[in-house]
Amino acid sequence: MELQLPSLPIVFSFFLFVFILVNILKKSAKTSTLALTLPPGPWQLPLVGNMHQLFGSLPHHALRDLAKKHGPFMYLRVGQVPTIVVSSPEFAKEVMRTHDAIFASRPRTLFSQIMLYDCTDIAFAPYGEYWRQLRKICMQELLSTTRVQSFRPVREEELAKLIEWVASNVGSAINLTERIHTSTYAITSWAAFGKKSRDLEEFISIVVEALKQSGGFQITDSFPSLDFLALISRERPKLERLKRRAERIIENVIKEHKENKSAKESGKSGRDEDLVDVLLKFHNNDDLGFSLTSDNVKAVIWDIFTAGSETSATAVDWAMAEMIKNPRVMRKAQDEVREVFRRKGSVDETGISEMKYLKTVVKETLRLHPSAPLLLPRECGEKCAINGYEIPAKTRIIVNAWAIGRDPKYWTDPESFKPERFLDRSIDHKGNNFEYIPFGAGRRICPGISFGLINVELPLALLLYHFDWQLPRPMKNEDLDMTELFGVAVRRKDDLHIIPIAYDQSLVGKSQER
Ligand code: HEM
Repeated sequence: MELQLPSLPIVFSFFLFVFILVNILKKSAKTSTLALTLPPGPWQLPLVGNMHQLFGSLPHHALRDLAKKHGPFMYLRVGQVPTIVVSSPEFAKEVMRTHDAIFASRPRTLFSQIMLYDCTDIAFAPYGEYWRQLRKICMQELLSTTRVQSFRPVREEELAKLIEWVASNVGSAINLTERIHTSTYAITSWAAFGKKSRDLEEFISIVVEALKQSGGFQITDSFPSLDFLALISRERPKLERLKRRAERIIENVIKEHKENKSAKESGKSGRDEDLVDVLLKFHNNDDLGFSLTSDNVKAVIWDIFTAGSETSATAVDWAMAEMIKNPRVMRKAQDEVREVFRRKGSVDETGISEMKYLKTVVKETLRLHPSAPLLLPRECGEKCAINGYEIPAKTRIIVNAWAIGRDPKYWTDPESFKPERFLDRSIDHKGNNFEYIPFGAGRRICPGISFGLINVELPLALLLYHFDWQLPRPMKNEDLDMTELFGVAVRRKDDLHIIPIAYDQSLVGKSQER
C-alpha cells in the first residue's frame, strides 16, 4: 500500500491553525472574564476572580487582596483547573491536618514532568508508596539531625570564607545578597556533591534559571486536557535544554562518586559521606527493599539542591534587610550574639542554641517573608467536604502562608517586624500552629527544617558578631525598600548593598595579611 504523506501546504496550514488557536487561548485568558462553569457536583463555593487577575502568575499579595473581598476559602478557576486558595489558619488546618491524606498529592506540571524526571523527586512525587519510601530515606538518612550535624565543618569553612571576604571590604558598600547566595549554594553543593564540584557555578546558574521558569505561568498546566499544548509550548524546549545542561553535571558527579567509592573500598580515599553517596546506596540495589533508578537519583539531587539553597539564602537576606530597617532589633541581636560567643570563648555553631533572641528574629523573618509564600501546591486526591463545601478530586489547593502570617486576627500589628512577639508564644516551625507555617505542615511538611534553620542562623550570627552595618549615604535605614520579587522563592527586588564596619579588629588585620 502506498503511504500518502500530507503535502507541505497542509502541514503548514495545520501548524498555523494550532499557532493561532494557542494565541487566541492565551489572549482570551489574559483579557476576558471567566465563564461561570462549575464542575459537576453540589459545589457551593462562589467562583471568584477573572482570568486577567489569574493569568501571568498568582502573586501572594494579589491573592490576599482577593481573599479580603471573597473570604479565606476561595474558589478560582485557572484555565480548566479548579483551584482553591486557602488564606486562614482554620482552613489551612482543614487541608493540612484534618484532611491531610486527601490533600497530600501535588499537581503534575510541565516543569515537574521535564525537570524532575516525571515527578520522581520528593517534592512533586504523587502521594503513595514511592513518595513514602523516598521521604523515609530523606528523614532517616539525607536530612537527619546526625547528618545535618555532620556538615558542620562544611558550614564553618564556607562561612569563614564569607566573613573573610566581608572583612576585606570593611568601609565600602558590598552586595551582601549576592555573596550570601553564593555561600549558601556552596554549602548545599558541598553537602550534596562533596567538596570538589568544579561545575558549581554553572549548576547554580541552571538552578536560578529553572526557578524563574517554575515560578512563571505555563499555559499547559492550566489546560491539562489539551495535550498538544505541552508538545508545542515554547517553555518545553527551554526546560529541556536546562535539563540537559543539569544532567551532564549531575551525571559527572555520580560518576566521580562511583569511582571514589571503589577507591574508598580499596582504602585509597578517606572522604566523608555526602548526600550523593547516601542516594547511591539505593541505586539499583534491591537488597535494601527499595531501589532507585539513575533518573530517580538525579531527580532527588535536583530537589535537595534547589529546595535547600534559595530558601535559606533568601531568609538570611530578608533578616539582614529587616534588621537594617529596625536598628533597635539589630542592636539587641548583636548584644546577644556577642555575649554568647564571648562567654563561650569560641565563635562557632555550638553557641547558636543559646541565642534565643536571634531565633525569634529568624521566626519573625519567616512570618513576614516566608521563602515559599504559597508553599508548594497540593492536589485533592478524592472528593471530600470542607466546612460544607464539596471539593472534587483533582482540585488544586494553594495555601497562602504569607497572608496567614499577616492575618490581623492572629497577629497584633502584623505588618511590623517585632521578633519579641515570639518570646512569650510557644510557636515552633513544625506545622502545629497553623497561623505560622513557613515550612508547611502535615505529611508534606518541609523535611529540611533543621538543615535550613542552621543555614540561616549561623551566617546571621557570624555577620552580626563580626560587623556593625550601615547603609551607604544618603540612604536612611527606614527608607530601605522592601519590595518583593515574585517567584517560587521570594527575594527582595533590590540586592542589599551595605557597608560593614569591623567590630572584631583582629579579623580585619588577618584578612589584610593575605
Ligand atoms: C529556610 C529554609 C526552608 C524553607 C522556608 C522551606 C520551606 C518549604 C516549604 C514551604 C515546603 C512545602 C511544604 C508543604 O507543602 O506543606 C517545603 C518542602 C520541601 N523542602 Fe523545604 N524549606 C527550607 C529548606 C529546605 C532544605 C534545606 C531542604 C533540603 C536540603 C528542603 C527540602 C524540601 C523538600 C524535599 C520538600 C518537599 C517535601 C515533600 O513534598 O514531601 N527544604 N520546604
